[in-house]
Amino acid sequence: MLRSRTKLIELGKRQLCRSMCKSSELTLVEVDDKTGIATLTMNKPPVNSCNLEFLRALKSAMKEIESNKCSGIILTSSNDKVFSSGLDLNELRQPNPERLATFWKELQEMWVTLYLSNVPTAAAINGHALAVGCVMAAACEYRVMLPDFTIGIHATKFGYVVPPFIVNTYLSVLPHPVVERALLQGKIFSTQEALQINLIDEVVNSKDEALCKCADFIGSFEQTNPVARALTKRQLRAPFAKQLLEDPETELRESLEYINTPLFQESLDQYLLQLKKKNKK
Ligand SMILES: CCCC/C=C\CC(=O)SCCNC(=O)CCNC(=O)[C@H](O)C(C)(C)COP(=O)(O)OP(=O)(O)OC[C@H]1O[C@@H](n2cnc3c(N)ncnc32)[C@H](O)[C@@H]1OP(=O)(O)O
Repeated sequence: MLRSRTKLIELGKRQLCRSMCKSSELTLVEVDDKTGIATLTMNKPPVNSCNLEFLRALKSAMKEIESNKCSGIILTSSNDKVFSSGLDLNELRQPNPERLATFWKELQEMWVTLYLSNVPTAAAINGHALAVGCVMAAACEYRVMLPDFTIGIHATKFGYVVPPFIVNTYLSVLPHPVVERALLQGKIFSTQEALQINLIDEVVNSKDEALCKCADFIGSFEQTNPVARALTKRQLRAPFAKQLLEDPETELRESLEYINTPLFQESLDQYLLQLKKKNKK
């Protein structure tokens, strides 16, 4: 066991090379030649809401970055007001059963890819990060955020029962009583409030500063062995991902059943109406 682990570590050292990654329209990936850090920019106008295609693009961008042996991932947005508005609510409204199942599987896979990524992950939160937008940021190892934005998981406000893997993402970052209150209230935090509860690590004044802080964070692992780091991270995070890794079908079935209930569909209709009304004012 020890010998195979040592072998893996040596292999990891040798394989740490740098290369450019491809981008899709929905995601832009730039790799810094010197540091090997990949900046993954979410680019789905208008507000980076996650539909099936976007979840797929995010997952494959992350996998590609990992397979190119980059030294870390910085997740950010091309929109200077919105990091991500979470799941595309249109995917949940009166859904086509097949598409909904595919969509939900992509959500699960994107989450596992990010949460258990082998490389250091950091979120440069340069806009609002709501619901799954917040989940993506919280799944990273480090977060910095610009002032005057909001972040949180407000699913209970539009009738969604928060699934265990989402609860676990919060629990990786926040203490249990804080998670309980935040999720039950559907609390959305301001940047300052998020700093106070340690949902984010630092407040920064510009996107450039955010990217620099994230790069410094990733650079702080320069002296560690990437494979030892990755295996240790996996060990620490595995208990939170266990349920989803071992039995994704049950989570899928429960989510699909719930999304199709009249209770959730009615609640979602009302919420979408409010969202549209806000824009007509
Ligand atoms: C795993 C499940 C459990 C976890 C819980 C939930 C899963 C989710 O992620 S559900 C997603 C919940 N997200 C939201 O409720 C965000 C709602 N959006 C907003 O509050 C604002 O749009 C936001 C603050 C992000 C940005 O504000 P603005 O910059 O003012 O933009 P607009 O509000 O004008 O939005 C532009 C356009 O996009 C539509 N929109 C916004 N968010 C979504 C979304 N999540 N899904 C679908 N569509 C969205 C919005 O209605 C506008 O549309 P138009 O009026 O047609 O222009």
